[in-house]
Amino acid sequence: MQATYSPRPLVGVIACCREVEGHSAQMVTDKYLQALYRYGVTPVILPVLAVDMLTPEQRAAETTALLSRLDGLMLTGSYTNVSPDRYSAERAPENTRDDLLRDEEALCWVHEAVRHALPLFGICRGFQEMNVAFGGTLHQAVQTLPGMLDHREPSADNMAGHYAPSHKVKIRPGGALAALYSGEHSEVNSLHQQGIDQLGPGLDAEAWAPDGLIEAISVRDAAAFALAVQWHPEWRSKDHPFYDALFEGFATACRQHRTQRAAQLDAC
Ligand SMILES: N[C@@H](CCC(=O)NCCCC(=O)O)C(=O)O
Repeated sequence: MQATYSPRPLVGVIACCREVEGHSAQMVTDKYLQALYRYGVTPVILPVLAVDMLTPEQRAAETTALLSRLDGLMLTGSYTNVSPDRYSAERAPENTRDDLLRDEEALCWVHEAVRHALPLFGICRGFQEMNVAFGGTLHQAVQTLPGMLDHREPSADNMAGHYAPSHKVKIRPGGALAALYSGEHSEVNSLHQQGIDQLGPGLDAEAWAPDGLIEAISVRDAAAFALAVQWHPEWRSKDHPFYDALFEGFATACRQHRTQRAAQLDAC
């Protein structure tokens, strides 16, 4: 009996602009790609391109055409920060690394993904991008604020140490995160110095750190999975039930989207 072939969902993963051996490059660190593949979806790296040559209308059309070929979108972490210009703030001295092309694309893709009910998963910088896209603002150096924890990665001589559990988060009962994971709290890793100041209108807070910093958000009334977290669930996700539940939820949403997309293609 011939096996029925069900193509794996395609998930776009935003790239970061970096310099590699003197050349400008666009990259995604491997742990995001491998994590997605482990959950049964195929990642495709999405470069952030020279968008200034397009009119806003052309950009919206290009974005719609791009996202219509996908079953999910992941906005990854990055050592760079969303430009404070994007939320009308003065630059803090600790804020030294930008990726303006990524800002331009990510903030547009967030709205288009939500508008087209494309499953959307933001991680760390991606979490911050979703908040700014919805009109929210960021603290640029949380560790300098009175009463706040230092959320930067713990000093360690290996990556496992940097990505080790760092603090608890409290999960909002009855929220989108609680729908994926039954625990009221969980330990998470922490590798960031920026964080949400004002939550964007239309977003719900889904988890908090012990100092009150928002650590997870969802898009209220989203027609598909639209969650973002400040920590890194892609790090050894199968070893952490909370991280695992997040990726399972996202992958399930991408599979559902793939099925709907296939049905639409068959109907053409
Ligand atoms: N630059 C922002 C976001 C921090 C972040 O995404 N860190 C992870 C970088 C490496 C990785 O992708 O795991 C901030 O400092 O808040």
